[in-house]
Amino acid sequence: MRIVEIREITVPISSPIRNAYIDFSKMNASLVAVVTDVIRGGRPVIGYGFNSNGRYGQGSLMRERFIPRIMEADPDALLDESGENLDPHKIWSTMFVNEKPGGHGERSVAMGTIDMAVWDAVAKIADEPLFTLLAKRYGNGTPDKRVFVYAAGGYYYPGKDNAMLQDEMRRYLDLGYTVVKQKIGGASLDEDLRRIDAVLDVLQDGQKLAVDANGRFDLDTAIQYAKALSQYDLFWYEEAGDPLDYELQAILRNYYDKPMATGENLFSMQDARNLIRYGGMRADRDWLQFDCALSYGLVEYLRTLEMLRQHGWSASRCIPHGGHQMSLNIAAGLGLGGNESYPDLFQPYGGFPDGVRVENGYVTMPELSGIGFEGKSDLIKVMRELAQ
Ligand SMILES: O=C([O-])CC(=O)C(=O)O
Ligand SMILES: [Mg+2]
Repeated sequence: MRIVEIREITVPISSPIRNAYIDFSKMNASLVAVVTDVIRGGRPVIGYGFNSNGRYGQGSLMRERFIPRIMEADPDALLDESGENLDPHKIWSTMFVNEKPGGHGERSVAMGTIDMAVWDAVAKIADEPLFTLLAKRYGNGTPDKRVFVYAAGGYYYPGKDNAMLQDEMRRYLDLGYTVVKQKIGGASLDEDLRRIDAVLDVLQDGQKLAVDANGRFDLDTAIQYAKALSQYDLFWYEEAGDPLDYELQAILRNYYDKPMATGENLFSMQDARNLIRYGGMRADRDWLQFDCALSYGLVEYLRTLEMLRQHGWSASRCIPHGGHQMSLNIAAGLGLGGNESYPDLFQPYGGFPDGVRVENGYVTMPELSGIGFEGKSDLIKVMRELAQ
């Protein structure tokens, strides 16, 4: 077997929202199709992938470097021992040829997107859901088909008042979520506290709020917020300071003894390791949000999970950023603590296969071949427009 072609296109995922750092009015993403010559059900097997929100599409890097490296390689050098399926690790190494270490800027997004499509193809060729394949290859053999998910939203939006924020959160709770997330740091502390109080007012027993500052705060502001947020019982206080400021994160623990979360803007195992080494994160309560779609894909994420294990961290402390089905499969297959979800945003790329409902904060994975994109009709439609 071989890869016949890799296609990519830049697609809009824009919306008029903003967090404390960026607005999403020009946000886009790369959609990728890895076309193989394997036939299943009368059709060629095609793996699909896309990058999650927050970084832009990476078509030029893919076209200039990563796709040619794969297509110029000996096809047999990209296969596993059976010779009947692709080996994502070999494809990863082929993409990374002549790339220096460090500086994991945008190429990690380009590679992560292609890697997602490769894993989708691998599981489809194996004719099983990716989460069962992962549990067998890298996990304890048995996936946990129930995955915790939380609803991320609560953005700043022109004209949005607290009543609208409450309506948004009520909608998420009505959908079956038990944890909702809102943005902070894009307004004054006083106003943010009023926004938090407004959301806490609509939560019932057993439901929780997480807040996300998107890396906006300097140390003093992060501490000010930490002190003010300590009065609440939040699910987490996310990305207080710059994602690469490990010392800020480490100092912050002295002012906030409740759960914190960060990691969505760390794009390599080495950066994740620096957070674990120097960021003062606490394995008994904090959460790690590394997102494989932005950070060299699952091949690299497996290295990150191994690094965490060596440092005494359980995979169950990971709840990835991004709201995509790739991380949902990893969560089910490898025992992560759950996955993000954006009920209102970034469609059709985010979300779950049609018919999957959130019940008491959990979804149950359907038995779909590959990552499961074929089960989400609006998503597979745009994917098939790229290649079918
Ligand atoms: O607003 C964003 O950039 C997305 C984000 O931080 C999150 O989902 O945690
Ligand atoms: Mg975030």
